Amino acid sequence: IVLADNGHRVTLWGRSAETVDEINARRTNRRYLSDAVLPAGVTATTNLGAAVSAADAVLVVTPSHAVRDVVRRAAPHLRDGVLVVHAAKGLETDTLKRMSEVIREELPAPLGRRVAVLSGPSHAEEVCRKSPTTVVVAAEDHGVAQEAQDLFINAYFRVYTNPDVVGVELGGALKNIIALGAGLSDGLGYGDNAKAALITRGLAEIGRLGYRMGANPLTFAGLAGVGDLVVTCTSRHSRNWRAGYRLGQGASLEDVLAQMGMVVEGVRTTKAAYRLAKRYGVEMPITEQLYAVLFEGKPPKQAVEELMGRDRTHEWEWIVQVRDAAR
Ligand SMILES: NC(=O)c1ccc[n+]([C@@H]2O[C@H](COP(=O)([O-])OP(=O)(O)OC[C@H]3O[C@@H](n4cnc5c(N)ncnc54)[C@H](O)[C@@H]3O)[C@@H](O)[C@H]2O)c1
Ligand SMILES: O=P(O)(O)OC[C@H](O)CO
Repeated sequence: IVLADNGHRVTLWGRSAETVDEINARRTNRRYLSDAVLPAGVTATTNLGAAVSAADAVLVVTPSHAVRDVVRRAAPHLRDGVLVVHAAKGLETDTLKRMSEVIREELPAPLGRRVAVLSGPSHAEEVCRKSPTTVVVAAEDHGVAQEAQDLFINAYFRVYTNPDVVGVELGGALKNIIALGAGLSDGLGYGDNAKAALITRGLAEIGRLGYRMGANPLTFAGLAGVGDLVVTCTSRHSRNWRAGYRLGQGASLEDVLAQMGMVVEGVRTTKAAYRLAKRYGVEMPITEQLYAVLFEGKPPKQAVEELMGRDRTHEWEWIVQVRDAAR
């Protein structure tokens, strides 16, 4: 919708012939975005090659677990010099790679330099209503980030650039873990104090892991960090928050995922972040407790008690770590 509003011709690729027909005939996609009416500049096809072969830019927006497969299948059809922007907020569970790493591995080498990530607080339900939204695009090459900025920016969709691909991707992926935790806390009946604690201490552990993985800690104070963390932990639109809420009310993970019918990125990302924390020797207490709740059957209340009963520590411990390492 944003791209079509900016005067671009947009071709959506989808797997479901039924959804593609609905988009072309009625200009709606009721299953995924019930309130939206798609502009005339948007058409849909089930033919991936036809969707991408004439494109100047390709936006990769499948759930993260599908990104490698879809990019691999699209790659032979891409034009030289195409711009590839992704907006998937997750990590590859088997390899623990970020999405731009996965995409680069699947593209012909020269296109690897033309990959950008778009992230930030941007629930689709609000963007399609043209509610003011701010996001960030990151690419190693500033010119590439500016090209992506030019494509998307408009009066209701403000786009910043940032050279920190690692930080922007990790911020977008890791906030979903904390949003699951915030939903869980609400589902247990805890209040706003608990949620503020999760957001703040969640940001601390995102920053700690992110820094060890090469991110600029300042990125986590930006849209892809605290911005997306706040919106995902507090918005009823969030699938991660909603999944956590139902878990907190006693539903099983299996039932929650079956009923959601859309991706809950935080579940797989919890697994990936748990392993990354071990690999990098970083403390991530909220992620560790959520891992135990999701995959080891720990009762959510016990997880909260254990978080509250941790050894005393200094609030700025992670910032001190960053400062010392920079000296
Ligand atoms: N929904 C949002 O507001 C929003 C905002 C910013 C970023 N994101 C990110 O974008 C990504 C997609 O999110 P979404 O909300 O569109 O998810 P979704 O669950 O609504 O699914 C998006 C589409 O992906 C398709 N899909 C699912 N598995 C696939 C596969 N294996 N191969 C090909 N297609 C597949 C689905 O059929 C659907 O059409 C996620 O990483 C999410 O974090 C979402
Ligand atoms: O619905 P969620 O929880 O996947 O969040 C969607 C976006 O990431 C919000 O910026």
